[in-house]
Amino acid sequence: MAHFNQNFLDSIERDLPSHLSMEDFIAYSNKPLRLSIRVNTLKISTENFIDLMSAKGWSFDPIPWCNQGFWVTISSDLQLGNTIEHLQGLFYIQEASSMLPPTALFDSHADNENDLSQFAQTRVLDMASAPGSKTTQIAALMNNQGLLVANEYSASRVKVLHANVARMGVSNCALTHFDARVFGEYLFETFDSVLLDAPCSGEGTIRKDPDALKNWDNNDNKGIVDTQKALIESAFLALKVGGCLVYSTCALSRQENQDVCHHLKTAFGEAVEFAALTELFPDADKACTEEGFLHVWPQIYDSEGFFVAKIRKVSAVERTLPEPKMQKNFPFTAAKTKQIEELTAYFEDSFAITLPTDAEIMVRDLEFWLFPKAVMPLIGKMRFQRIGIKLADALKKGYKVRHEAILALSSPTRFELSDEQAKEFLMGRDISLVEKVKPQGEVIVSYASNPLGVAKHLGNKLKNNLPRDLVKDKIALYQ
Ligand SMILES: C[S@@+](CC[C@H](N)C(=O)[O-])C[C@H]1O[C@@H](n2cnc3c(N)ncnc32)[C@H](O)[C@@H]1O
Repeated sequence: MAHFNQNFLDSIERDLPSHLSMEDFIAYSNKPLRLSIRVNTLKISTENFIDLMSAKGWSFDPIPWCNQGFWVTISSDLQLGNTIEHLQGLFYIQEASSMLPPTALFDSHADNENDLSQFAQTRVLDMASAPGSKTTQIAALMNNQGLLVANEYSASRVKVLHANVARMGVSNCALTHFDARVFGEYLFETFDSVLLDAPCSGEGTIRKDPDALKNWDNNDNKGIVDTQKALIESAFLALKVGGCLVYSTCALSRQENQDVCHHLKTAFGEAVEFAALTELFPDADKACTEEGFLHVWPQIYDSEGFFVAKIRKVSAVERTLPEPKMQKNFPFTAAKTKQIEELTAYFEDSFAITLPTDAEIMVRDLEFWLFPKAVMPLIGKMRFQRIGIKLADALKKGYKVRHEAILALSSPTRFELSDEQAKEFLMGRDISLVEKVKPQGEVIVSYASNPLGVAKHLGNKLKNNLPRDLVKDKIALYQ
């Protein structure tokens, strides 16, 4: 049962549109949330995923605003996060309303969904990214093309963000770790699209956390609102003319939502245009404010509360601070032709993986990395935590492939494991082979034809090469 206090209820009553009732708001806030997931199309098509999981007792109900999103009913009490399919990155457990902002950001591209290279030159900024539900959704919408800069202020949450980006096979991402107020200054008018999924008071999440509003006090929000206003200004400055910004929160009050967008309009005047989201999906108008923002109250679509505004930058604005000096000492250099040839041959011969030619192979000491091309002009303008994916380490003789490369780059060859073998592999154990055969060296091991990682085939067993930090104590198996 959700715990509300009277201050909170009074504030909702003030902001709730007249066609919605307080009774429904309270009733839906007390109802458990429907379980929803998003299929990761970087790894599997939606149709194949539905086939795969229907056979395991799942049923699917499409989410109207996300082609890859589904409410699911599951005929077992398995912990979804411990299933092999989750660890393989085939899906992300994501609340339905949280899928709205990326859909709004890319709605003008929806008609060209099959043009897989339409984002090759596109730069997108996700200013407040962790744990990465929207970052990984955006990367999938971009089909790993172009550049996605994913920023997170909290150091511990950057780690979670990176784990999710790697699990989902994202390769077009550069991670940064800043207070996102800096983007307008460091990367002025650089991005075609910006998502600001802002830190907020989280009132919309009451259905997940009944205690979220126990001690709610309107006055506590002042600091958050100041941060939101500073961040939206920074987002707008970092946006190219003609580009769009999506501002979203899981807060319900006007102050953290509409007022923040109006603040931007006051600050930048005619350069700011609110883009109506009335047509984003059938019935979107039920949640639209007079400005065309989506204000999703829990009872409208039986979801968490959410707010989404789309804002277009229609003309140039003055930059507020001078361009910072370029930073030196970037530790990577471009790989030489011979190095590229050798590494390319290693990936081809060992794993039948063709390294993408629309990315840069970079070297740092003995490490080989694959950087998205679109990041190159930004090098030196700000510090990056991690760019693209690490491909391999050079050894005295040959290379050692990295797990994240195997998860991000597709290969037609694999060593298929059974349910029990896949479980053993993810628990970090070696796998004995019944028949002794000729050793095959490094092999990609897979489950249901989707890669799990790399093992060394020694003839009578598979030696486990799963990175230690990915080893699990528990794996949930469907019987
Ligand atoms: C609503 S959560 C983001 C959720 C994320 N977009 C997702 O979909 O998984 C807001 C995030 O903003 C981060 N944050 C807080 N203050 C920030 C700041 N000044 N700059 C950048 N990020 C900030 C928080 O640590 C938190 O991870």
